[in-house]
Amino acid sequence: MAQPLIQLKNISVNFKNKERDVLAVDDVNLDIQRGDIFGIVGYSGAGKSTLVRVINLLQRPTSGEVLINGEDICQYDAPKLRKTRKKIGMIFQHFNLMMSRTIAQNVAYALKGSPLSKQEKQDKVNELLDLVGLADKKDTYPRQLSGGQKQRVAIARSLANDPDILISDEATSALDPKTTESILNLLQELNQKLNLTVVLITHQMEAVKQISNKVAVMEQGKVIERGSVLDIFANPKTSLTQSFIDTTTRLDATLKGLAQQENLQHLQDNEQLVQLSYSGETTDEPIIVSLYQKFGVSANILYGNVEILQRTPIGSLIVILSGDAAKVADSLEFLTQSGVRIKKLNLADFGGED
Ligand SMILES: Nc1ncnc2c1ncn2[C@@H]1O[C@H](COP(=O)(O)OP(=O)(O)OP(=O)(O)O)[C@@H](O)[C@H]1O
Repeated sequence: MAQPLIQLKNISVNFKNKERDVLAVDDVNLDIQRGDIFGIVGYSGAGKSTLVRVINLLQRPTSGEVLINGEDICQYDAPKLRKTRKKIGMIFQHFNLMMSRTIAQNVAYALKGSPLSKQEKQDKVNELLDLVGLADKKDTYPRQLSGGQKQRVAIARSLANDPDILISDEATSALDPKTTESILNLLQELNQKLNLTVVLITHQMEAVKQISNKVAVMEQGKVIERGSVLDIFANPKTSLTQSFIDTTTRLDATLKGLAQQENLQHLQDNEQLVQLSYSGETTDEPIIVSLYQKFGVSANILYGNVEILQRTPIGSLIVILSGDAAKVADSLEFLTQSGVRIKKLNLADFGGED
């Protein structure tokens, strides 16, 4: 495999305050390849922001190495580090624009100290505003723009020095779903057009699903799961990852709805409620039919969803299996061997009685 563009090796960040000692990042190893859109998801406080601030040393790690193109930037002197930082753009949830300057001036500000001539700077600003679809807004002020447009200005500014890497720290968290989608589409377009490597920090798994090719899940300073988006969605190993994935389907809402249904609150002894998840070829197998044919176990489908992720179908079913207990057990074993993941469900966990 090619040399990763970004390598975090055994990174820990410890904040020592008077009152408490916080291990915000706990021995994280991460490789990000050039051209990746690498999602980092986790709940608030998981350590995502601290971890990505380590990538450009806005936050120096307490221990560990930060390699960009194979070089440990912790060893750089100040001028060399400044140069490296220019190649790492950053955008944030609250845009951080200067309200008293026009859109063009906000973008031009990032070119302060650049060797470009005045005319070249102007051309660059125009080109950047064109790239983010705001050419006609160059002389307006941030307060005249919508949230999505402000984020586009911030993106244009972050690209002023032709960065290799763009870190997006919850950049869509304050936006409505439609605007979020358009900003994510823009990031994806920039990734492809400029071969920009994007590190996407978010608590919204939906954003990862929309544009990332890789994902890492963080909890309490640690990366607890990582991989290609397809692998992680098809086969999550931890319940936290599963719950993030569930937020991107209607599964959670469906289970809550099912939990309210009287007839499902008291299943018969020979009935079992399960969630079946499968990906790729398995979806082509007539799973449900074979359960009946092979084991005499019938499956009543309460919910079904198939979606295509990176050209691979990923399916999810909620079914009630009914039949002789030993046969149901055999059928579950058969499903596992066919590559289907099984989760036994208890509606009480979703607000039902049993
Ligand atoms: N400068 C600091 N001093 C002390 N503690 C800090 C500092 N910065 C972050 N922390 C703590 O480190 C932990 C991780 O915070 P961090 O902001 O990295 O998490 P996060 O996953 O990005 O969450 P959020 O989305 O809320 O920012 C939290 O417990 C936070 O309170």
